[in-house]
Amino acid sequence: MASSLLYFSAPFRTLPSPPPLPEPPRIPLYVSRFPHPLTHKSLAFSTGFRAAPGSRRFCLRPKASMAGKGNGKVEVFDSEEDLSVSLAKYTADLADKFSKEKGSFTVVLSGGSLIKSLRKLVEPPYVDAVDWSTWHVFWVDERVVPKDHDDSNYKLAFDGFLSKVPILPGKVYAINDALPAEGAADDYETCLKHLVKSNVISVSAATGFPKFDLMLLGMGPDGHVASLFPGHPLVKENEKWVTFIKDSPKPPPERITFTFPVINSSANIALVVCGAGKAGPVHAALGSGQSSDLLPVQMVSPEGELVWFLDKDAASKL
Ligand SMILES: O=C(O)[C@H](O)[C@@H](O)[C@H](O)[C@H](O)COP(=O)(O)O
Repeated sequence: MASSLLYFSAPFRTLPSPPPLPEPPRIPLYVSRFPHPLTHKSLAFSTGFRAAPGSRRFCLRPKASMAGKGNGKVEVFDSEEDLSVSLAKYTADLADKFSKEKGSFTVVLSGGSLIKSLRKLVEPPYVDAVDWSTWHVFWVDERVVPKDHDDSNYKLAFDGFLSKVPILPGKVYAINDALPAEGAADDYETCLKHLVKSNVISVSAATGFPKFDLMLLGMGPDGHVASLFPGHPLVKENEKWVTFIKDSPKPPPERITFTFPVINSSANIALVVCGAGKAGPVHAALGSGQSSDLLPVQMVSPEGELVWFLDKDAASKL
């Protein structure tokens, strides 16, 4: 397992007692409902997708009877800037909740634009208010490249996030970049199994798969999440925790990735999606149409809570 742990020189400092997290600005919420495509329930928007003039976001929720597995909450923001403010508060609040409940917070990162959207978390007030000592950081997928390569999700996260906060170095679980794809996937799964045994990672009572406190997922314009691509057999993997791909349609071709059983055992998932180029798969997942061929993003259905963070361009087809 040791080979899976990456030690980096993040500045560590003793934190003063954190001030209470700030309340977000009061924003009018427009509440509606949506079905998850896996539930095949009828679409019933109660208020439509109209935001009040001047409001920065609106929110769609499933009605109480539809709440639970397969449903989620959708928040739409006027801009990626507004989205990043809300994403920081959401992440900090969950970190606070889990840290108080069990003394640790297990969070899973993606690559891509997600890291940029986390930028408010490394700014005041969160950078000082969050208790970073409880954080354990994982990757939902990683490219099989050296950690200092420009394609590395570890490097992306280190440069944009991890190097700016005092997360304990031994709690950042990067892949072993000395191994080929298959070995790196096995090694990462072994690392997760050790952390489950030592009670760092919880286990889903329902599935027996690891249950992370929070997964922060991006989505590609083709509807992929993690490195699980439309039409690829890996989307059906239901035994392994971590697997590998050597023919990723998004470069680089060699990657390792969490499987859907692990993703869907999560206590919380945030799907963070920006840009008009992603409006199609967002519509496929949240709009009224039904299709027999589900995109990977439509297969995201956690045991716990799912929250979509969309900018208005990504939500433009809803
Ligand atoms: O390593 C990766 O490629 C990612 O983890 C991948 O799943 C990413 O999250 C999406 O492709 C969205 O990326 P963008 O937000 O940059 O479009």
